[in-house]
Amino acid sequence: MQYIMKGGNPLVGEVVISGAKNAALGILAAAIMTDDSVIIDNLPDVRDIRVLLDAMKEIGVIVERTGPNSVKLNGGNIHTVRVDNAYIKKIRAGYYLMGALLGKYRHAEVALPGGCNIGSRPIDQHLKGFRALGATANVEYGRVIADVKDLTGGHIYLDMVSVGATINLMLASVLASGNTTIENAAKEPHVVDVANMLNSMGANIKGAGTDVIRIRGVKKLHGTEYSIIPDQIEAGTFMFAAAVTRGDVTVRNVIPKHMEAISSKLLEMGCEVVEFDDAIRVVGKPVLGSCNVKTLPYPGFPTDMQPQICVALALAKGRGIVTESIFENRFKYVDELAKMGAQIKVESNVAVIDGVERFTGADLVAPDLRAGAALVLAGLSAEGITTVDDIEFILRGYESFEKKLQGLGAVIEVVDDEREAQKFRLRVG
Ligand SMILES: CC(=O)N[C@H]1[C@@H](OP(=O)(O)OP(=O)(O)OC[C@H]2O[C@@H](n3ccc(=O)[nH]c3=O)[C@H](O)[C@@H]2O)O[C@H](CO)[C@@H](O)[C@@H]1O
Ligand SMILES: C=C(OP(=O)(O)O)C(=O)O
Repeated sequence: MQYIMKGGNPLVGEVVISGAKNAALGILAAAIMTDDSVIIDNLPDVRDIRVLLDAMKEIGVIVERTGPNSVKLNGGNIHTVRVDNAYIKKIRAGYYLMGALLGKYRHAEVALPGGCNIGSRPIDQHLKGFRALGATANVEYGRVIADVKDLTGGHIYLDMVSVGATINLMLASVLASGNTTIENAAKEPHVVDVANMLNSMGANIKGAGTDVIRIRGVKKLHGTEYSIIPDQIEAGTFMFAAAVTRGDVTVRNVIPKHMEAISSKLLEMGCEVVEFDDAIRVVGKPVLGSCNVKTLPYPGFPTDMQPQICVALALAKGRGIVTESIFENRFKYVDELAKMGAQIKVESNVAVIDGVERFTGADLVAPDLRAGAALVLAGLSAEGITTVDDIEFILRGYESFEKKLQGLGAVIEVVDDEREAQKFRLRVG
């Protein structure tokens, strides 16, 4: 499947942002830690979520769709703690089932995680944390096997700030006996959202959103109804779509505080950014200014927005330097952008970007989720027709992406083959 688009239209209008994928993945895992029913609202309808729900169904979780963006889960009939299917290996967040099942059943066997191919992505900090709670945690036959008789609170100092390890260790420790401290914890909004959701189930977690999280173990969790926060990265992607198409887009259902690092870079590049209670309006300018960026854990500039800002810098006046400090292999899309006329040199984890006046349409391939979305932004700002192939990556994390873009005036469609692509070309000229 590919997107085909005709660039050049400024995107104008309003777009409603979905629930946060990376919060939802942790929250779904949390939901099966009680035998009561749990209702999750504002759940994004994206592939990663469907894969996780399918894997949970396979182990006995009852999953009832109560609306397009809500689900009722019951983990009272889980019949196995082994999670290992071809799909779960493709996503990152299967690892949250390790923490959730270890906490609830004191044993978990979960396939090693996949996710975007953006670096080596070890999970040593997750395993180190499980061990600090008294568990054994080993990798055998491509699975993590974690086991414990007495899960007891412990003191965990993460060697590096890890979103996944922080959430996984919160999951594992809420049902441990005694107190757990996670130091050098990640502070991302989705960490806070998972903690809030667990607390609404009866957990006792304090300090989420700071770098020290304290958990007092409880005996049992109970049912809840919980609404997931808006997706910071989806919102940021649409804000940059406004900038690169010189458009005027209001993103609705956002938490402006979560967007500060992104908003401030757009301001630095000369865009107008207006904040409302739960919306942000971005007005692009005919000429974007350059800036330098370094990706950092929250509240720094998110690595998941790095490809999108690079597209904007590639169309800005002057030179911008982008340093990727989280993942070592997140510039794979640069060769694709070069096909559109971008001038970017990458050395190690630094991209030096000399802005050009315009892109021209080309046939591109998405190398991963956020890079794929960034290539779509590039196509929408380019002269002529662009195709972006392998959009399965993009569908992992963006709900109704082309429909939301169409709602802002973008000329973009999903096509399955060359015949359909040809029809599009004839129609739009
Ligand atoms: C499903 C999900 O939420 N994915 C997000 C999550 O990924 P993920 O949870 O995989 O990313 P981490 O925050 O754990 O990774 C941060 C850094 O720590 C390293 N590390 C991490 C764990 C570990 O045990 N050992 C280790 O060395 C990683 O290689 C990376 O260099 O956070 C990333 C950083 O914000 C985002 O880009 C991903 O979108
Ligand atoms: C990298 C991402 O996802 P994952 O960690 O699931 O690969 C992402 O959401 O941008």
